[in-house]
Amino acid sequence: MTTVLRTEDLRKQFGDLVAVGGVSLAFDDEQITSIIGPNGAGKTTFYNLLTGVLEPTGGEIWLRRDDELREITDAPPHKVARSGLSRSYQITNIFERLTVRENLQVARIIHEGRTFDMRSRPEADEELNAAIDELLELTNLTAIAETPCDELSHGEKRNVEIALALAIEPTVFLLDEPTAGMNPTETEEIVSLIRQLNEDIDATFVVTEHDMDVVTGISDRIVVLAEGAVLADGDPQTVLRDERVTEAYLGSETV
Ligand SMILES: Nc1ncnc2c1ncn2[C@@H]1O[C@H](COP(=O)(O)OP(=O)(O)OP(=O)(O)O)[C@@H](O)[C@H]1O
Repeated sequence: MTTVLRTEDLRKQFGDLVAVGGVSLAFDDEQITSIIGPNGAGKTTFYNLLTGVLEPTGGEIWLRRDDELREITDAPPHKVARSGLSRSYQITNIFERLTVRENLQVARIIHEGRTFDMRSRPEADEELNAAIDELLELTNLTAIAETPCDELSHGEKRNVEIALALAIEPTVFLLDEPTAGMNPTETEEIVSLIRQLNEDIDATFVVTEHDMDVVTGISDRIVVLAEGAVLADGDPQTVLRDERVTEAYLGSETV
């Protein structure tokens, strides 16, 4: 297996508060890793460090690109994304009045470093359309490609967000609470989509998720953060049976 993302003693303090206190983790290609932990464990801060939204207080972040691990520790978010680390946000990140296809055209054109201009008739660009058709297919959006996004359900919008994150052809795909706000049917659909994507595309998935059924359903590996440090790391069965993990959750939620 090849390491595609690595953190080395990654740290973030807010004043005296240590939110992430020296996290060293390596993520291998094509695996799905869930990062879990009680409230305030440092999951969001860790994600924000990885994506360049926050500057670390110390430590390093390395991402594989062109067959080499390259340091991205101080890179701003757009550079991190361009280097191949993509994030799908909990909060909708979609142009509501554009269709699904148009949203993907915008994302793809910007990713390719071109200026987006509707007058340039993106629909006539065969290469672009082929890439978008593939993305639509991968994310089960072909049937609603021409629907304006403000007419979509919450679950369909989550699929569009995932398609938008995939438009940059990521090496590592971070999914932030993918089932937040979803009903049970939508949750089941997104879980099978994540599993399917993991088979179909050559990407590594890192997921934060509160729903433990989802976590156990999709993860090859679980990392538990508590008080900004790695408390447990391994296959789902071993980690979820670990007493320290159960204890860390006591008083906040149940594993
Ligand atoms: N911008 C900030 N300024 C000060 N403290 C912060 C800031 N962001 C996070 N923190 C603190 O850092 C710690 C870790 O927070 P973080 O949001 O990363 O945890 P989390 O695991 O994502 O929690 P949750 O599951 O509740 O979202 C918490 O104590 C939080 O209050």
